[in-house]
Amino acid sequence: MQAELYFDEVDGLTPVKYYSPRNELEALNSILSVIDTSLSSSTDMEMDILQDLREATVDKILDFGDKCKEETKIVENCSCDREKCLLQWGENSGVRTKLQITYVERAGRGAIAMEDLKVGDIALEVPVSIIISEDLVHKSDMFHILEKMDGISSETMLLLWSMREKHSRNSKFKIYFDTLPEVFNTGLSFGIDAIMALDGTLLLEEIVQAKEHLRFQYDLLFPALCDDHPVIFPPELYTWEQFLWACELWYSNGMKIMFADGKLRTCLIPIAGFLNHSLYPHIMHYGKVDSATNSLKFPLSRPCSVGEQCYLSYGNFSSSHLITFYGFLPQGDNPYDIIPLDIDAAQADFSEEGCPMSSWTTHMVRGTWLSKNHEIFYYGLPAPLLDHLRRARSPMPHDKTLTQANFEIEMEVLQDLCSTFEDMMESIGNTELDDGKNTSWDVKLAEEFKDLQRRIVSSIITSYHSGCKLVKNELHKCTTDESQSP
Ligand SMILES: C[S@@+](CC[C@H](N)C(=O)[O-])C[C@H]1O[C@@H](n2cnc3c(N)ncnc32)[C@H](O)[C@@H]1O
Repeated sequence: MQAELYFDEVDGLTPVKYYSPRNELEALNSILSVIDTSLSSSTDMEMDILQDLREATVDKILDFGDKCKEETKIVENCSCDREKCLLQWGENSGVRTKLQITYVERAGRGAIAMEDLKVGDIALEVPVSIIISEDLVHKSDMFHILEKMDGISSETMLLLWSMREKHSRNSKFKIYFDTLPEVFNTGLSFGIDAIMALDGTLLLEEIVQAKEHLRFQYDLLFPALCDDHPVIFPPELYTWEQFLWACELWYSNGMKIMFADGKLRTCLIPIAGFLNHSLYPHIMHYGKVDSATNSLKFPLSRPCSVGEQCYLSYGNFSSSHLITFYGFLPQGDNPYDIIPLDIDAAQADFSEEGCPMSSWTTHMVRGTWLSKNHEIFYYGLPAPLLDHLRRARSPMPHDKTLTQANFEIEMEVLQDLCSTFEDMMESIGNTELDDGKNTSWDVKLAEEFKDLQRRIVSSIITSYHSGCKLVKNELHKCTTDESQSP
């Protein structure tokens, strides 16, 4: 939300298109739900108008979907026996689905629509009875030990529960655990080469810090728990490697769900866990248990044709977050890919008494291709950042008028930005991938991320060059006007 406001281009020159595909879909679905509510209490005449409005809104949603169709390549000849078994088990417990599970290129398993699905159709319904949540820990023999531990969260308890349950032959969830990957391949499992390849990017720090944090958590719990309760916490099931596997499971498959009692719980949801993420999702609203049916429903916010992969939105995540905790880079322009900029504001922000208000302010940039306004004074760059740099040069409010003084400030602001981003580009470096075939999954992902960073920084440098041209032209006009004036 903060980023959405930051990049909002209300400049009066170009109409704002939309901030993100997800927001656009969200807005159209909100309109649809207001229309549906109004339809239930409308007169005949109002009903005709509302029906027309409804059709127009659904058409807009269809148009949106047509523009962002993602081609899913199904991987043939892969056995989905375990997945089918899980589906059967789910259906016996009350699951209802219009999705089929197959292997898809680049993402492991995915969920494919078995029929044409419309806006509002329920693609999947999972009864609460097969959702894995903290209730299961409460009923288990480990709870009386864990509840006495100071500050341990429900999430950590569940993580420890799942580490043991995964190996239990009598588990109610055995069929579910059998479908989980042996390895998760998220950023948390990056090897040293991939970490080194990330040199010069913030993702390196993000992964290293996340891993250090987890190691710290592990060391707080082990080997103490195994030493004190070896039957309940068998040491061979509670190694660091298994702990990391469980963390990756919960980070990449856990969903936050609001239950009928109003409590938010992190859960594992069999079958729903096969849904992949997209920046153009079909399903966005799935976070609340329907108390009438005591089930979790996954309704469509845009249509999904038969044979098409049905996508979920995991949330408004940056690519660095998706790599660290999920292990993939989404396709398409991710509006949440932001590079933060810490700018020393000591000389820029002065209060009325002339004292610095704060010494640092965080600004951000993203690929300038996402911006609609590349005119003079905008350059495809975020307005708060430009205004901040202008204020550092002149405390007077910048009125964006075509004056020589303003153009001179613009040149300085642009040059400042250019040197920042040229330095950034240099530290990202220019490593080239070899043929790709011998490159491991993690180095490949690290290089793809670096490439994305390069594209963002390079778009800013390009915007700088075009910006400079615009300003120089205007300055030139000013000086020739002056020399021609009597
Ligand atoms: C909730 S699971 C989805 C099912 C998963 N594909 C599987 O086979 O178990 C989340 C994981 O799916 C993969 N994934 C999800 N969306 C993806 C996407 N758009 N592209 C590539 N991989 C994706 C990532 O490995 C992620 O950690």
